[in-house]
Amino acid sequence: MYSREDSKEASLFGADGHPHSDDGGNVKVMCRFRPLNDSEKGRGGSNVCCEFHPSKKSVTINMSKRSGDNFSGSNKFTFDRVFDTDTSQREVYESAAKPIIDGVLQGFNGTIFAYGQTGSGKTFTMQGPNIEDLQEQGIVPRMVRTVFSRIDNMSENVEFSIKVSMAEIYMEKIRDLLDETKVDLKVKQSSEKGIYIDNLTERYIGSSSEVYEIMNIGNNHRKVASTSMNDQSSRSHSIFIMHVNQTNLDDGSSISGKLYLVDLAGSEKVAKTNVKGTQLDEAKGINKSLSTLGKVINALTDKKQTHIPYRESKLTRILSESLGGNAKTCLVITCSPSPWNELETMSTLRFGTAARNIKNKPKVNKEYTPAELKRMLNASQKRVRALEQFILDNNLEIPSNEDIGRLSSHLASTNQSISDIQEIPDMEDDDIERDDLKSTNLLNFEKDIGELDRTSLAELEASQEKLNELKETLSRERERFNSQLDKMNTLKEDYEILKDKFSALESHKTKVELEKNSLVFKIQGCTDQIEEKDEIINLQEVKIKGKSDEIKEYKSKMAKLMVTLNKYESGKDTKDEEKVESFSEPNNSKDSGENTLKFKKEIVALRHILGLKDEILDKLKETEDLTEEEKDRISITRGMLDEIDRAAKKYTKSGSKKAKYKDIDTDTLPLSESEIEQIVLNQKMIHSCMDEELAQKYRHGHLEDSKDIDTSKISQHEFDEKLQEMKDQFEQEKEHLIKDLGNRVQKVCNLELEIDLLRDEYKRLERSLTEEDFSLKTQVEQLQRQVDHIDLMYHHEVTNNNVLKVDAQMYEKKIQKRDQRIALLEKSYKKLSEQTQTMKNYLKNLQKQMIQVQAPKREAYNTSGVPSNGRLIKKIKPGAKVN
Ligand SMILES: Nc1ncnc2c1ncn2[C@@H]1O[C@H](COP(=O)(O)OP(=O)(O)OP(=O)(O)O)[C@@H](O)[C@H]1O
Repeated sequence: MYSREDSKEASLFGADGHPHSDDGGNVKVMCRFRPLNDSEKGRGGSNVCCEFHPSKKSVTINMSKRSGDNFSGSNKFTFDRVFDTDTSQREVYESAAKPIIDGVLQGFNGTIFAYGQTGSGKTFTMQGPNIEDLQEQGIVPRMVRTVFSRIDNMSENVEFSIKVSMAEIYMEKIRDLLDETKVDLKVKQSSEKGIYIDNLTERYIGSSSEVYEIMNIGNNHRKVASTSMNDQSSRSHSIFIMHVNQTNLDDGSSISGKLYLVDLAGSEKVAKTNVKGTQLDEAKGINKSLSTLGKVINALTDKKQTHIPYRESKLTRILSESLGGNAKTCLVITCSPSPWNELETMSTLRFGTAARNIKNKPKVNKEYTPAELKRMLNASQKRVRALEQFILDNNLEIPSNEDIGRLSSHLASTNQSISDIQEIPDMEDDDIERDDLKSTNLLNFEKDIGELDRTSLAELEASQEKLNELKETLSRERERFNSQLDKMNTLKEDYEILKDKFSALESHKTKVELEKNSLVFKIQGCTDQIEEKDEIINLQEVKIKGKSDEIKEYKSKMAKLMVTLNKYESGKDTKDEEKVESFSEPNNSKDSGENTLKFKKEIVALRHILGLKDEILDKLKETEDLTEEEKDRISITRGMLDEIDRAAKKYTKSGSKKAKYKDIDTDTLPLSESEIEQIVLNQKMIHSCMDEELAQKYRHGHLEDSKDIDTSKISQHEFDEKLQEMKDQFEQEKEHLIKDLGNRVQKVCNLELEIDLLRDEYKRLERSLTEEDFSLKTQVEQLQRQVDHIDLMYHHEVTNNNVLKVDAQMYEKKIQKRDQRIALLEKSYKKLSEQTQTMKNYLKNLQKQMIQVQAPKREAYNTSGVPSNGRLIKKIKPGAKVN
């Protein structure tokens, strides 16, 4: 079910199993110069006639004089590529053959043929000196490797089938190099196969090594043929044919490419072969193909020429699709650099220059799938309905049944003509006219198919294009969806990373906050402690200050007291003596008055001292509690004072008179006269009260001892004793007071020492506290800065997070939309796939039916004894090992 696609370069299969396009172009011509061989070196040394240009596209031939004026024109030749003598096999393959092989794998027909004089390196270029040596391999084995490596890299939904053939044209007879029995094969043409060698052995191959084996077989047969002519050079044209068919298992469509690799016979002039007689005739015969080839090329490049003489030779007939047809073609012209061969080289280069002008229109060979055929049918039906409607709408004349009958019979006869063509077993050269007639019929038939079918075809193509577009859109959408998904995933990953960072920052922030709080708490505690200590110190200072003042006051009072005591000490002895004298001479009133005054002064002084002491004691009591002992002493002192008072009173009663006071210098007295009188008055009052009390006590007999203390009855001796006792007590008291004062001074000194220590400690504390405070402050500042920074980052992250969230929402919406779109596309794709599947099933049924129909024929064929030529289809799936 092959058909030629004539109107358009169809889409092609890519590595993914989907078709892709190609641009086509002119016949490419490349020129290769081999190195000088030994015989050439022997003749002309290392001289060469060629000069290569750095562009690698031009070569100039420097002709020697002996060549005459035959080639007087420009000797510079430009080709698609010029390979100098050092060019490697790989480079030649990459430039000359690879693009053609690529084209074949894309569904184009391709041809590479080598043209040049004998021994110029055609076989070397096409096959190489050793087809299995990776370095020395020529175009054919390299091409085979490329094809199989491409298959390995193809998508698994493409199934390959590759078959190869080898033929030789010698003396205008086609020989099968894979089957020696086939010696004169015919060239045929059909709408399905195009131009082909009928009954040529085709071997399905599954690996490079299988191809090498086949090539070796073919080459051996060729050599035999060559040697049979007693001529070591190749006198035949060798043709290696490879068919590559690819089926897309997904949609059932297929493309096929046919590759011709032709190693032409030597192009040297017959005269130069030095053959005579029969061999000369043979040589002329052999050369016929090449001369026809030249004619064809000239005709193709001459715009005035309408007839192309393809049919004049087997070679040109076989290569008709490659020259000016639908194939991609590359001609490799091989030359010798030796001046000895310069004429042949010039001839070859001119041949190449002419061939370079041939324009081909490469087309893809495509097999329609059942689905495509169904669409074609539907489109045709649609078109018919539309035309019918158009006729009805415009009141046009609908063709009558007779017209339709005529057309049908015409179509039937045309079909018959086509069948006739196909049934002709082979085509002889003398049948050209018949062939032309049938071709005309075929053309007529094609015309009769008419506009309707062409439109259907166009619609079919449009449908195919639409399907392809849909597929492309779907794959594009998938890619976009995947890229969006990738983007989304990347965003999600970024978001997760940021989230992690964010939570890490949060926890760090909490930690820092906690640390900060604990530090603040610590600082607060320290500050409180400092404040407390400050307060204590202030209190201490106030206390110390108060105490210092008290001490000062106390000291001054003590000093005063000491002065008074000294005074008292110094005046006491005199007073005692005076006292004794006054008691011993009671009648001496003047002395007695003086003594009384002195004594009064002493009493006043004592009272003053005692008053001071009380004051001091009171003061001391204010600052701290008095001990029991001190209290006792104070009470004793007070008792003594009372007794002194009482004694003074007794003394005053016994001898003193108010008038006598007038002689005393009152300014020197510690008390004024009025004060003394008041005191005396008070004493009197006290005394009278006491007397009254004692009298009462005596009257009631309650207190017998009270008789003893009756002042009127107290003896001088008792008084002295009492006084002495008082003095002793006073001395004791004084000593005790001095001692107490000493203790207190010691205490004050200790306190002062303690204050100094406290001050030192305070200073030290202050110093240590300042350092600690400073370090704490620095820490707090650092922490604060960190917290600020973290705050900033936190806000930044929050903003980022929000932006990301918005982005994510946007992308999610987009993805949802895409999902919906993809779902729709997938739905339509699924529908299409289902339709394809249905059509596949339909096709299978058709094939089954065909097999059933053809079975009797095949049986008849097998029983006729004709071998099957090993045409077993060996399907190759990419990556699958083929046995
Ligand atoms: N590029 C090259 N580098 C090295 N040697 C070469 C090169 N081309 C050809 N030769 C050598 O030149 C000799 C002739 O080459 P080859 O057989 O390929 O010529 P040919 O054109 O095929 O001849 P014929 O038309 O008789 O078949 C061989 O020995 C080959 O190894």
